[in-house]
Amino acid sequence: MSQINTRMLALNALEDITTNKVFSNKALNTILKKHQDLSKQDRAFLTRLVEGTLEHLIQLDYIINQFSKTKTNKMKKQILNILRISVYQLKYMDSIPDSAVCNEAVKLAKKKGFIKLSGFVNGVLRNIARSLEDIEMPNETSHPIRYLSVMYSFPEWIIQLWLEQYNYETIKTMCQESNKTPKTTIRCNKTLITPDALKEMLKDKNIIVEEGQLLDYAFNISKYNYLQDIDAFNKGYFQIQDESSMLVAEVASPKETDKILDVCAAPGGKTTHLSEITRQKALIIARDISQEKTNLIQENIKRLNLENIRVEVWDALIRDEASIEQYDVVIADLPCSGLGIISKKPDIKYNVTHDQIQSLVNIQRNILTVIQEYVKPGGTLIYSTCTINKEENDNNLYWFEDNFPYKREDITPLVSDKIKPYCQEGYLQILPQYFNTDGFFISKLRKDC
Ligand SMILES: C[S@@+](CC[C@H](N)C(=O)[O-])C[C@H]1O[C@@H](n2cnc3c(N)ncnc32)[C@H](O)[C@@H]1O
Repeated sequence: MSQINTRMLALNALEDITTNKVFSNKALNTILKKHQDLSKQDRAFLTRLVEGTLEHLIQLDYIINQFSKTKTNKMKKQILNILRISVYQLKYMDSIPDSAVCNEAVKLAKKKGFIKLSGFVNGVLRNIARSLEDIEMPNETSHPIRYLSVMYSFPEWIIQLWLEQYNYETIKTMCQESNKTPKTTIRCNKTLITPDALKEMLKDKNIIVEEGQLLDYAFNISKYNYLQDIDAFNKGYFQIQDESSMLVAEVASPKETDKILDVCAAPGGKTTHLSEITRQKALIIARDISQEKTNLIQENIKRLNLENIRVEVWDALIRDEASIEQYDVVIADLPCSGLGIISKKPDIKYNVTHDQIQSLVNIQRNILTVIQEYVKPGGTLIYSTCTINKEENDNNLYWFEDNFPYKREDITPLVSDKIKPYCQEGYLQILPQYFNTDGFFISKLRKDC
């Protein structure tokens, strides 16, 4: 496969993401699945080109606007995306000669039917290539919000929202961290294999394996082809899961005799972890809103060879009479804005709106109102999200405490020394920069007896 085709595939993926609002991981996976003949190198190039362009979209548009009389908001979408992937290569992919980037962009424009605009594409890109080092970015002191927005490609409203919640330096580091290439973290399924044996098995297949930051059964893996090509994956020896997300089951610390309900469980990361932690002794009910979603849980349960989980389609907003005060532990890992996982899903930062966040807060509160009834007196409720937005996290926790008969539980004894400094009373907010993981919020509440 030649580079021009790989770039064309990248362009198609970007169009799907930016115009048709397909999730970036879905758009990329669809293309990669369709083109299984791509070499490992081409796949890596395609993936980086799409993800990198997305990570830096606002900055790339800012640069293009300095050199084009037609501003990006007036450009034909396909031409704009050709310019974006090309400026990304000029600025961030040092190994590709500038002339190759410009030539390939011209070919792309022609292939897409824009023969007349290919000269425009060529002119803009050659000007950018010549002046890249001299482009003036917004001034950090006089325009700090604009500066962060352009430097790290975050919409200004998100920076503004965070400034109400965190200090400037924290936000700056968070933005930097969110733009880093994400790691693939795995959780060893200790019911089937020891972490050491898994590590050796993966290394034998020339996969690079690094120890996790927080848990001795977590590893970061790289230099593998497809996940489905890894024998250890097919045998259920590990599950892909970020380490901060693994802390949910650690903080829940269920007993083997517990009855556990996971109300928003798909694709089953935490459900299956809870099953492993309780050595398949606890009774676990895993629910999600649709059959399509619960099928994902089933797939993981089957692959990981776990037997103590019952899966049900159930809308968490609907009160289930039969579940009232039935569970020792209820896990509410609720839908959220996802601002903690931007390094994995960069499109989130462009697609989420403040109105959506407000309606998510309402959904989170409505679900919590229903499912808190399912906890037995003296039992525990875990509320978690993969966001770093306090409206959905701390504020929801305070609201919950004010309205329901629960008290926050000290989680410090349940986490390692590294994490303890970040524990507040009854909750933990992990920012991406703390441990190079996703941003995650985990709280633990005990129901009054
Ligand atoms: C953050 S994800 C859960 C991730 C999961 N706990 C894991 O560890 O793999 C949120 C889930 O909530 C589900 N969801 C959203 N609204 C729901 C509802 N009203 N009832 C049940 N599930 C819902 C979504 O389908 C999604 O799978």
